[in-house]
Amino acid sequence: MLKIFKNLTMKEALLAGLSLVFIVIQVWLDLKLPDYMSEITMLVQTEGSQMSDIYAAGGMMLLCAFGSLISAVAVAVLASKIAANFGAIVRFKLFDKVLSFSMEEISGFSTSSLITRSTNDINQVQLLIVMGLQAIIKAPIIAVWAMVKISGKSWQWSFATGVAVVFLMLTVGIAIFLAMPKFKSLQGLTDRLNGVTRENLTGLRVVRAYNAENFQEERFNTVNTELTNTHLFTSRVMSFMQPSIQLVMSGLTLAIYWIGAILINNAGFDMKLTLFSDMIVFSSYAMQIVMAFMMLIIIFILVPRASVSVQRIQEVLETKPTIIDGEVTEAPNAQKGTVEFKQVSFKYPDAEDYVIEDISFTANQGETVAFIGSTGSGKSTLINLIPRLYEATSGEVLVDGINVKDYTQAALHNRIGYVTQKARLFDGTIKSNIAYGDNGKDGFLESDIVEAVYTAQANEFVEKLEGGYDAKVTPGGTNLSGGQKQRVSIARAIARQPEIFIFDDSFSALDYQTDRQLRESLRKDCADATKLIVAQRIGTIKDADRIIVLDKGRMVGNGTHDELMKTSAEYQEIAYSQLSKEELANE
Ligand SMILES: Nc1ncnc2c1ncn2[C@@H]1O[C@H](COP(=O)(O)OP(=O)(O)OP(=O)(O)O)[C@@H](O)[C@H]1O
Repeated sequence: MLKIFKNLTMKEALLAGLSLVFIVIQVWLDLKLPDYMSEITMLVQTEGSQMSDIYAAGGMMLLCAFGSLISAVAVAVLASKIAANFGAIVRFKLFDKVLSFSMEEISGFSTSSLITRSTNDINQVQLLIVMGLQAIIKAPIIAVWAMVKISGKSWQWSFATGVAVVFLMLTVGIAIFLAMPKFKSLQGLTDRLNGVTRENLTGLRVVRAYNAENFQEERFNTVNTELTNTHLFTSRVMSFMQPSIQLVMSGLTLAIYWIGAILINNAGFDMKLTLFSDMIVFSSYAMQIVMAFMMLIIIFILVPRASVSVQRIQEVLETKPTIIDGEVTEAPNAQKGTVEFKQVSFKYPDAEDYVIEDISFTANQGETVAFIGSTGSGKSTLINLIPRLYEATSGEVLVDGINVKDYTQAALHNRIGYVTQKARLFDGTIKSNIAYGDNGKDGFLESDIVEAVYTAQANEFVEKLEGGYDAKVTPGGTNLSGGQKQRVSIARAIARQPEIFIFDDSFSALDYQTDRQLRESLRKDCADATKLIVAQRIGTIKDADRIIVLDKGRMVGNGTHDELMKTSAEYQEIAYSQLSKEELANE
């Protein structure tokens, strides 16, 4: 729990020190009040006392109360500042950590859980800081100070206060015992609720098209009801606390006055006034002690939830990324643009079976190597090993003759122009989406962007958009068609001027003609770059220098189109199933 507070900087530590000073001032002023009360009581009962003395003591009480108010405000402001800064620091660290994760860690946590951990969980800890800084420090100071002040007075009063405190602690103990397990499940349920909401929103079109609103509602309702019931349970348990505390406070006041009445009744005349004054003072201090315990109760309510959140945040911060940076940034020129797989096998984390097995091939500079096979045969998995989105389970993946594990990730990614299966665009403009990220050079020239757009055959629509290259792209590229998004993401890869292109079924949303034109312009404009193309259409890969046929993760064919048409039954099967489509497209 405390580990997370190591994220606080020196500045926050100083602010916390300053708030400690204000807390001590506030407690001192609060505990000064009963002294003045006692003084006024004495003055009222003493014959010949002056009204001005009572005013003076009353004025001091007002000053103390005002000073206490100012200190309380200062502590609240400082605590909020510390909490806000803490939130910002931890949120950034989480974001940074998640960026270093491979797909393995991301799917291990799940996207929705990572979002909850970066938002809701941090809020819980922030809340603890805001409330806790005041209560955790203030409560023990008040309790101890007030106890010192009342020590030496009647033991009967002290006993009554002790009983009240034990009763309070028992109540709190039972409440925490009942609520703690539920507090733990609250964050997990929030994850699930976020997960269902996210899935529903991202798949809204399908939900609508399939009249699946009721189904989605039911799924949402199940999690929502569970979350609501858990909240209700914890609130019900906690709702007993306030009246219990009130009961203890009233009971204690009653007990003090009752005991006081008996003590005063039994005392000699000269002691009656002192006892009366003691009783007034004692009851104020006793209330301070009960208040201190009440503050601790707030902490007891906040700590369990926050500690669950801290655990969840720490889990992310302490996860060691499976993909560790190597040191190589430069590779020998002789093997520039080569990609080599040496007996590579891979299975997904926690999966039993290999998804690709014993794959070996080499793609040389400028060559086009294509991958084809039935769906689920492992094509995407195979090419994902090149930019190290996953790590090969066995065997070696070499880029420019060097194992991908030995490169710094930045150096490796600067060699690669990777176009994902599902085009991903970001909130911004066409230009910002193309000149995206760090290309390891001196940024992007305007001409690089324009050339990339032309090579990707995207000029045809980009130049017609309102604003052209500066046209707005909504988050996820939702204001562009599938084919337009694909071409912008291809232009993004081209603008990097990489040694190696990886196209993961990136031409699937293009019509046959655009597909052909794009391949031709790539061949012309990016002649030196090696192109690895995953495709479903024979037409897209027919002219490749080499085609690798995958079946259930194994390489069952390796050669040119003409060679494979003679030697590979699997390739022939795919080719014949598409031939008529190809012919239609060529017409
Ligand atoms: N993140 C993952 N975790 C576990 N298994 C996965 C994961 N991604 C893919 N798989 C499994 O790995 C196998 C190969 O998937 P892959 O996406 O590489 O196939 P593909 O040949 O590219 O298919 P397609 O042509 O349909 O895109 C599939 O059986 C799939 O179920």
